[in-house]
Amino acid sequence: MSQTEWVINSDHFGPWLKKWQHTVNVMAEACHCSAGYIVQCSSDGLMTVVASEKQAIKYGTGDVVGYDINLYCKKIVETKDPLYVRDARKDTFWADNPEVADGLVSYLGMPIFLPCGDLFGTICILNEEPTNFDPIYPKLVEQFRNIVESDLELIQRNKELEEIAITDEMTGLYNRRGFKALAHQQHKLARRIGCSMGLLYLDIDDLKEINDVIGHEAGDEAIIQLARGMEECLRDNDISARIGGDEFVALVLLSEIDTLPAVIQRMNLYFSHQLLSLGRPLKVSIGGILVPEVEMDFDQLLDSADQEMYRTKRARKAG
Ligand SMILES: Nc1nc2c(ncn2[C@@H]2O[C@H](COP(=O)(O)OP(=O)(O)OP(=O)(O)O)[C@@H](O)[C@H]2O)c(=O)[nH]1
Repeated sequence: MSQTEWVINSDHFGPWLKKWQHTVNVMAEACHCSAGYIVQCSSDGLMTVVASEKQAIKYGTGDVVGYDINLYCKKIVETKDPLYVRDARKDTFWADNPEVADGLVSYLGMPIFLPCGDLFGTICILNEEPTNFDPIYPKLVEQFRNIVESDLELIQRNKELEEIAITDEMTGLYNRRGFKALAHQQHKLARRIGCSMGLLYLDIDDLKEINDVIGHEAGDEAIIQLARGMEECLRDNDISARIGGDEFVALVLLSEIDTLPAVIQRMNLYFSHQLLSLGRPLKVSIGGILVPEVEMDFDQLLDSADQEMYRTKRARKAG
C-alpha cells in the first residue's frame, strides 16, 4: 500500500477492520485501560483506524490529527520505538498534549511496520489513571501489534495476487479478466458524470508475417509498442487491455471535444509514425463503437467493436 492511502477508505481493508476493531476492544479490556487504538500515519497526519468501543474519549474512526499536535503516537512516529508514559502529568513534555487535557494520562504504544519496513502507524492503550504496568502488558500489546503486522503482510500479498490475476504480463495492461471487471465500474462512472463512452478494438496487421519474417522477438516488440501507444494516446482513467495475442481494447471516456473519431484519428496518426526493428512500420487497425448508456453485455459490445475493427482492416488492406 502507498503511504498516503488511508486504509479505512480502501476496499482491501474492509474485512480486516472488523478484526482490528475486535483486537483493540480485547486489548483495552485485557489491560484494564480506558481506550485502545490502531492509528495510521501518513503525510497528512495521524488517523484513527479503529478505537475500542467502550471508551469515553474523543478520537473516533477516521479522525485525523496533524503532526503539529503533541500526541503520544506522534512521538512513536518520530522515534519508531515503543513508548510507555506512566503519568504524563509528571512530565512537562506532555503539557500541551490534548489527550492529557482529556484525562488520558497514561499511554503504552508500539510502532506497527509495513512488510517493506516503513512505518504504518501505532497500536496503543490509554488510561485515565496513572499506570504501573506489569511487564506482561507491554508483551500483550506487542503480541497484538505482531498480529496486525501479519495481517498487513497478508493484505499486501492478496493485493499483489489480485493485480497479477488482472494484468497482462507482457504489456502491463489489464488482461481480459481485468478489463471486464473494470469496464462495469467505468460504465457506471460515465453514466453518473454524464459522459459518453467509446469502446476501441485494436489489432496489429500481419503479426504472423512479422513473426515469420523478422522473428518472434519483433512480434513481441510490436505488441509492446502497441501497448505503449495506447498509454500515450489515451488518458490515465481510460481502461486499456490486451485481451488476446495481438488484440487490444480500450474503454474511453469522451469529452465534448474528444469525440470517438477524433480519438481514433489521434491513435492512427501516432501509430503511423511507429517503426519496428529493421524499419518495418507498425500497422494497427482500429475500430470503435459508442457504448450505449443502458446496461450492456460487454461480450456483445466487444464483438461489435471487433467487427468495426475488421471493417477497417479490410479497407486498409484493400487500399
Ligand atoms: N510475437 C508474438 N506473437 C504473438 C503473440 N500472441 C499471438 N501472436 C501471434 O500473432 C499472430 C496473429 O495472427 P492472425 O490473427 O492471423 O493475425 P495477423 O497475422 O496479424 O493478420 P491480420 O490480423 O489479419 O492482419 C499469430 O501468428 C500468433 O501466433 C505474442 O505474444 N508474441
